[in-house]
Amino acid sequence: MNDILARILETKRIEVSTARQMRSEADLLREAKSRKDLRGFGRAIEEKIAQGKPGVIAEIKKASPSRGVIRENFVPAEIATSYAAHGAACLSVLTDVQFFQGSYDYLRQARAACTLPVLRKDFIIDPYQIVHARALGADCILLIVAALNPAELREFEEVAMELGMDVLAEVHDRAELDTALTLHTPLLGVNNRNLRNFETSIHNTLDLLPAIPEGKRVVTESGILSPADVAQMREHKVDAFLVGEAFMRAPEPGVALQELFGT
Ligand SMILES: O=C(O)c1ccccc1NCC(=O)[C@H](O)[C@H](O)COP(=O)(O)O
Repeated sequence: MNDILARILETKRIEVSTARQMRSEADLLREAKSRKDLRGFGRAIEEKIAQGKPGVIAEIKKASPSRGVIRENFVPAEIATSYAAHGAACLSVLTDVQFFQGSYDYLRQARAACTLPVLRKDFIIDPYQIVHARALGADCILLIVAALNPAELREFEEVAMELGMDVLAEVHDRAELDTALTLHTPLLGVNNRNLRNFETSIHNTLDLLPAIPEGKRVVTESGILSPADVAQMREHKVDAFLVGEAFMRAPEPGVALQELFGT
């Protein structure tokens, strides 16, 4: 297994095993349960859409495996404030250090700077990370279907929901979609990027749409770069978006959000 996703997952196993030695899951769980500050991630998206607006999950990421460093002037609190002022529904903050130059502190700083709900954007392979996500303040976690087996997906979803968090289940193809549809979460991310070879096409979302039942909130992820991309999605009743690069390359990320979505 030498594709990037496989390499990231191998790194995560080492990371989690090291973290467990530093701090027990039981201890983290006490901290996670003591927090009474959930912000309602899915609810924030639905509220925007009910107002006829797009539900935008605005991402805070410094770098990525496919693009290298995307933003040199990287101040998460400023970016979060800018997103909040220009119509974002939620934030997505990369916490992976090795491949995305993310940080736990970035999540804390971004969340403290605004009132938006926050997704911990990372590669979850162990319940320890879910408990840690809530202890950090996250309101939602990402479960990448390609990274987990069906039993793990169900178990991890339950762990998150017991802590009151929302779950964004991410798929890229039809087989993954069928697995994701066995979960309870209404939030279904369709990643337009193939995480194994980086190929990105927004048609991936459009191709999978006919197989997605009513009741799921489709979030189109990756490669949304122009108002034409947004219009195409909205014509097909895709009203929730996860966008990173298009905002991270702009001097003022919130202004870029407003320009992309006309909010
Ligand atoms: O972005 C990558 O290079 C990448 C590589 C391997 C796994 C995940 C990766 N990205 C995570 C994402 O899915 C995106 O950060 C997110 O959907 C936003 O995409 P974009 O708007 O294209 O920055």
